[in-house]
Amino acid sequence: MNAIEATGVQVTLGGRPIVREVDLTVPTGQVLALLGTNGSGKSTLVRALLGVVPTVAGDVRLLGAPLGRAVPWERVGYVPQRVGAPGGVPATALEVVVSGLLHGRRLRPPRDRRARALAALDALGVGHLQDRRVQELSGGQQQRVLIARALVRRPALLVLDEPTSGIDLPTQESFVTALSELRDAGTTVVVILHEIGPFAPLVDRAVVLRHGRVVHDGPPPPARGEHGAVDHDHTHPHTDPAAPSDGPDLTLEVTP
Ligand SMILES: Nc1ncnc2c1ncn2[C@@H]1O[C@H](COP(=O)(O)OP(=O)(O)OP(=O)(O)O)[C@@H](O)[C@H]1O
Repeated sequence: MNAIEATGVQVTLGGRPIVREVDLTVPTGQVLALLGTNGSGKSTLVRALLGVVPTVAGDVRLLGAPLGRAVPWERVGYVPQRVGAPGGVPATALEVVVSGLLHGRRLRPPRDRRARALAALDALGVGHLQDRRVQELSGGQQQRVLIARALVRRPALLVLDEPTSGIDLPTQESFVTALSELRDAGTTVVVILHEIGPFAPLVDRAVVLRHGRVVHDGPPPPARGEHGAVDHDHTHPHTDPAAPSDGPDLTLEVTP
């Protein structure tokens, strides 16, 4: 079965096409990195796949069900791009993670909730912060708590939007280890990354977006060196006499 099956997905925001005709099939168990420059539409695409923003065209199936109520949402974990601390009620880090075990069909969290939540916090290196209020934590610490909240569900499909921005390298590495364990347990992972970095050993496939279109779908780019640099686009414009007149022709250069 495929974890994600999307065809012809188009999203328009503020009157502008942001995602154009994207087809994306992600087999169960795959770890897919979604790459592309700022503004290429990565966040918008994953938000459309999860039904957070409406599509103007296209079909999406998640975990075998058409997008909507039929999707087993309790098996889907999503960590949006860094947002501020969850506002309102002052909650501790542990409480935030336990809340990841709640969903519509389960009104009370399971009995082993504290142990599971603490294990998830530990996996992200923030177990010692379990009783601290999230509002008092640094941005990177808050991000780790939100990742732990998604991991604690042991999701079948985990979608992460630039999860490691602002997180130091050792913590990124322990996060990659935690993700490897999930992957080994069969979780499908879609992760938006700015650079492959420590994720390189984990990533099976890279999809690169440019102006809302898929311009590369295949092996991930190398982690280091010129072509792994943060600002590198992984695509190079080349002049092609046969190029259509409505835009630059892109020839992919992906070093295996
Ligand atoms: N709600 C919105 N209304 C109008 N335009 C939007 C909205 N959300 C995003 N956009 C525009 O859509 C484009 C793609 O944004 P998106 O966040 O999907 O890109 P991204 O590839 O995830 O970028 P980044 O790497 O900076 O996170 C940008 O030009 C952005 O300004």
